[in-house]
Amino acid sequence: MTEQFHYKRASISGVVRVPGDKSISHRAIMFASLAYGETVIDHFLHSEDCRRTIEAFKSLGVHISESGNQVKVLGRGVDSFSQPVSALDMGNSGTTTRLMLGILSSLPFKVNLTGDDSLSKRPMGRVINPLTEMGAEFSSLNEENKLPLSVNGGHLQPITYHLPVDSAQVKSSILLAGLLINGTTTVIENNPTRDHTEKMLSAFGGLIEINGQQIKIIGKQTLKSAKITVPGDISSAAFWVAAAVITPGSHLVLEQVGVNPTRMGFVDVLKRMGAKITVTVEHYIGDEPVGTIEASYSELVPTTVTEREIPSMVDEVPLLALVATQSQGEMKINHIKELRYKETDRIEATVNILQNLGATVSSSEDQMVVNGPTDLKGGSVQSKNDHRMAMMAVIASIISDQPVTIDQTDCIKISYPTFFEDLRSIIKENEL
Ligand SMILES: O=C(O)C1=C[C@@H](OP(=O)(O)O)[C@@H](O)[C@H](O)C1
Ligand SMILES: C=C(OP(=O)(O)O)C(=O)O
Repeated sequence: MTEQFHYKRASISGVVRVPGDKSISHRAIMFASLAYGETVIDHFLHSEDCRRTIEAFKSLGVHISESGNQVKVLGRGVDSFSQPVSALDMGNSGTTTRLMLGILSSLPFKVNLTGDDSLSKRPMGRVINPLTEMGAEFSSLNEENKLPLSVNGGHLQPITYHLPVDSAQVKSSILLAGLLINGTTTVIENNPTRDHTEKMLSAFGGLIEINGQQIKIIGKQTLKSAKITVPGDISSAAFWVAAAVITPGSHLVLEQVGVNPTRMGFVDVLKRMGAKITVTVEHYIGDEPVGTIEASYSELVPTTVTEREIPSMVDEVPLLALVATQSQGEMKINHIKELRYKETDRIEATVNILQNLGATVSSSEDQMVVNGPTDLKGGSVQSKNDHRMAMMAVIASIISDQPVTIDQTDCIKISYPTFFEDLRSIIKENEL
């Protein structure tokens, strides 16, 4: 669907509780399926990506029921899994695919996986290589190391693996494979990536040893069912934080947001730019900190983003570029090559969108350079069917002079199906 947005002179105010975290929702289904007993998951994110994870485990024989935002999973351990009768459809979800490949590698049967056009272009070699080293067999029916592919698992050996890319999906894939086999598997990361797999394992009674950047998991642990309330998704909250910070007259309160330090890069960088943001940790759900974020309109200056920070804000970098169009001077955002392997090439898509709206933005292989401040004038932009690009463009429309036309806005349901409801609840059209 192509839609036009025009919020001239609007401001952002109110209170929002964003939907459940996508990364945590995926992992809750996975660990609940591997555990024994009934797990109840509240505030689950009912998005297209998380649906793929539910459907994949149903196809493996796990009983899963849903009622509103609550999901119940009746786990009977991995030995109860049966060979799916047809290919598992991974849709658009990189997280489902890469984490599932870790689990499927340990199972003694062959499984075929397919995905949509975008997912079929994304690199799977990053998990296929270590899982092959552990003993799994893969065959790609198409281009090498891309979907559609099949995995034939069983008889894995543990490995020690130094991650060649900063990726929580790769780390988690190897840890999940390691959990299901005999012996101790070790993953070493260069820069910290989101640690929801490690934290979720503890919630299900599992043990994991973390020593600096080295993570060790002992295989064949028996997991017990759990009661999980999924914290609000900081990557969804980030759209409203950005909107409040760049839109004059705005003040916003975001409640019950997951504020895990491995996800806080965007907020930390914005604060260094001068943004008025406060984060208050209120309680913990398992090992996950949850709290309130307040954000107000602010005068901004550029800052330097370090390589170590990028994994903690990897999905928010396009939004950061939008915010930088409103800061005083040149901002270089470096070390962002991973953005090229997401649902679309997010460096190229961000530059195209922001340039079309009138911003001064350029890019090279690993970098974006934004010169601000610029008044965005509006125009027609392409989301490339990438949910985060479409939502970034909607936020840009709030500060654009003229209407912004965005194509394929339906893709927003991949991670944030209630995005427009939440937008309507906080956007205040001011008197002309
Ligand atoms: O583990 C996860 O849940 C995710 C990890 C990140 O991907 P990478 O591991 O490829 O960085 C992120 O971009 C994705 O949205 C979710
Ligand atoms: C990159 C993303 O997700 P995935 O890798 O799971 O497709 C995202 O949600 O921005």
